[in-house]
Amino acid sequence: MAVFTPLSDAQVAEFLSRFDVGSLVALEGVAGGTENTTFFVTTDRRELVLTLFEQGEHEELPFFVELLDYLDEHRLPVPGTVHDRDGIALHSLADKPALLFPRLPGRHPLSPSAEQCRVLGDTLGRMHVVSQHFPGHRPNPRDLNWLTAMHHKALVYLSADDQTLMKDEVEIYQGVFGDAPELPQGALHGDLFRDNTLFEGDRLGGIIDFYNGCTGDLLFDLAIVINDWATEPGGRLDSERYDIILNAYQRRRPLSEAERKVWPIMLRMTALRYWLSRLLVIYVDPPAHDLTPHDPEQFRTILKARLEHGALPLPEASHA
Ligand SMILES: Nc1ncnc2c1ncn2[C@@H]1O[C@H](COP(=O)(O)OP(=O)(O)O)[C@@H](O)[C@H]1O
Ligand SMILES: N[C@@H](CCOP(=O)(O)O)C(=O)O
Repeated sequence: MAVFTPLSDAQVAEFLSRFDVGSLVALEGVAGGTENTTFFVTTDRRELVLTLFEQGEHEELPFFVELLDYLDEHRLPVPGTVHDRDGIALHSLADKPALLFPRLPGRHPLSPSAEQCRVLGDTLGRMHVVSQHFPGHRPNPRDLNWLTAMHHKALVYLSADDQTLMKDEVEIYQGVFGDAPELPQGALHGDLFRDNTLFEGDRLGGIIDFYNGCTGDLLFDLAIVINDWATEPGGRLDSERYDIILNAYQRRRPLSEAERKVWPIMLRMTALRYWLSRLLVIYVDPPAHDLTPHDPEQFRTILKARLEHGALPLPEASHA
């Protein structure tokens, strides 16, 4: 159960009265959240989602609002925020920052079909074409600077072999990315796992949970997607899903030579990013609430598989 801040019907009804969304009919806490408190809200006019922000840097919320609204205005399937009658999106409820969203249809695709992979690759490509022009700025909080600074904190919890693996990898990334020309930049989702998408059959209802959203290397986003969407249980790449996602993506945004060159290392770096962040959640900075943490081992396995087998060849770009 992940309703960290319970709300009464009366509180939500009063909150909704600032918006032009109708009157409260039903309120349901969402069990699946991990960081924030989420409610499904039914009014006599529409289905909504109410999010209370429990942690994180609240001063960064305007960036997320601007990013979601920008992508929504550019017809990407994301929940653009609902603004009140005065045009304000970000509010306070129960002393927590609060946002209201349209409720998007669908379920998380745990075993995505070929068509779901194609749609996701196409949508991410479209998003990155648009997001290169997004005017906001938020440095990637999980980039190589973060890896460099934070990996020292995890080493003590690792076996000697894993310490060597992690240290050697970070050193390799520093060498590669320190010398590489700047890669194409834009706004990223930053955590586009299957469970941050909603599909109704093969139709993408939407991409949610933009709270790792930031600006930086677009390739970082694509590598996160491949590691989650196109990995077999043992950590190796699933060649069918890999080709489908990358082909669909590149029909929208062909990768540059510089991106193609660093691609295998980017897959490794984003695998290590989750190995490390999950280790830190368990050993260094556990959340106050009692939720089962994500398994760091999953991403150590993915990293080892990328090291052992390399990346599969990148499909050539073919234009839409
Ligand atoms: N706009 C939305 N439309 C439909 N469902 C949503 C929406 N936003 C969140 N949800 C549901 O609420 C759950 C938790 O939301 P999420 O933003 O991922 O919270 P957390 O960051 O706490 O995990 C999601 O897994 C999804 O089921
Ligand atoms: N989806 C992530 C959790 C979000 O990453 P974080 O670095 O913001 O904690 C995961 O699967 O570990």
